[in-house]
Amino acid sequence: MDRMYRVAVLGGGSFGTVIGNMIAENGHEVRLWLRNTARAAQINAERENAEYLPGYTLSDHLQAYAELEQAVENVDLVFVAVPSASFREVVADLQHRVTPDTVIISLTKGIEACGFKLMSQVLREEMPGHPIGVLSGPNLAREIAAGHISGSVIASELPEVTRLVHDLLHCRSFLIFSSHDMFGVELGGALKNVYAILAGIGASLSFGENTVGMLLTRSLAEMSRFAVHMGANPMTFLGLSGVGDLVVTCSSPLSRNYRVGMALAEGEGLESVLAGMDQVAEGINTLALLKREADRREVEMPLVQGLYQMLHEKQPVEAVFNAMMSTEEAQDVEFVVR
Ligand SMILES: NC(=O)C1=CN([C@@H]2O[C@H](COP(=O)(O)OP(=O)(O)OC[C@H]3O[C@@H](n4cnc5c(N)ncnc54)[C@H](O)[C@@H]3O)[C@@H](O)[C@H]2O)C=CC1
Ligand SMILES: O=C(CO)COP(=O)(O)O
Repeated sequence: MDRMYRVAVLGGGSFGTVIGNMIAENGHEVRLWLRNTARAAQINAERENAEYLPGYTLSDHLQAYAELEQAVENVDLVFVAVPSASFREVVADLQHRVTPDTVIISLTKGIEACGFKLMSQVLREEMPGHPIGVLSGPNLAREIAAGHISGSVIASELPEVTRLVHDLLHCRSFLIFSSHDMFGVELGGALKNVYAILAGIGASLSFGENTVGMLLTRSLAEMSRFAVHMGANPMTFLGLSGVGDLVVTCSSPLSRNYRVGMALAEGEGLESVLAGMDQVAEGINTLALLKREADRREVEMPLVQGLYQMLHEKQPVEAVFNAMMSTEEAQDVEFVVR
């Protein structure tokens, strides 16, 4: 790419940092915005975000800022990487600080509590008229930082947005694919977090690989069934941002959601798990919203119902998990998308 772009990344956690740095390593000017002034200064001095990605050296093209005003001044694109619970508050503050042609990309994999909205819907409401997109895929931040070959999907209704984000991020270790199905890509990224909690529970209970294979298949069918009810294209769930992300998040202790599941199966209560977390596990909030929405739409989601019983109704984890995995009458519907 000949032109150097100015890019702001909002949210100095693990994912914002690694995505910002990938863009910076491609030669663009990146401003990473975080709220803590001392941490911003430390990142700039040490070229490392020691709190979230220790040992990962940051490009000289990336600078951290604690003032939003400075971070977004004259930028061409803004990537938003804050938890879904803070997303609207952050973009609402952004609206009057950037020009209407500034491209806004969501990296957040979650759902807004009020109205079951995806982040692209929040962007449409808070940043009307802006070109928008979402980036989602099997993207454990630490693995990208370690240089493991990874892929992600940039989805937007605007081909110029997918092309631009592809060119900003694509490199030999981080392959960027395009999609026009923003809703499906985003929904897959949010829903898989719930099933990662279940997979973590299964791992902690030492389930065999046969069980894991069945759990993943049922998870994919259940997610897709819900997606159809939401008007999404279930075929998107067979791609990198759907099954690809489901597989990685349901297999790796690097996933926070998976680790939440492991802790729950080891007997820790939800309150204690939440109190001990210094990073977001979106699946916990998404579960409650998904259960409510599935009930409202009358979508069969036995895995979501079972996990809800474990987390919110204090039902015994192992007993519910066993019952959920071996209920015969459920099998007729489990693998069917309709
Ligand atoms: N870490 C990963 O491997 C991936 C994460 N994601 C998604 O990206 C989003 C962010 O994830 P991470 O960076 O991993 O989370 P994180 O927990 O590491 O960092 C979130 C950052 O946002 C900041 N933040 C929270 N509320 C804020 C507010 N109101 N204003 C400004 N900053 C605020 C926190 O202080 C923290 O620095 C999540 O939705 C996650 O699901 C997506 C792909 C991969
Ligand atoms: O989305 C992710 C991997 O694609 C990260 O998952 P966790 O939020 O569970 O760490």
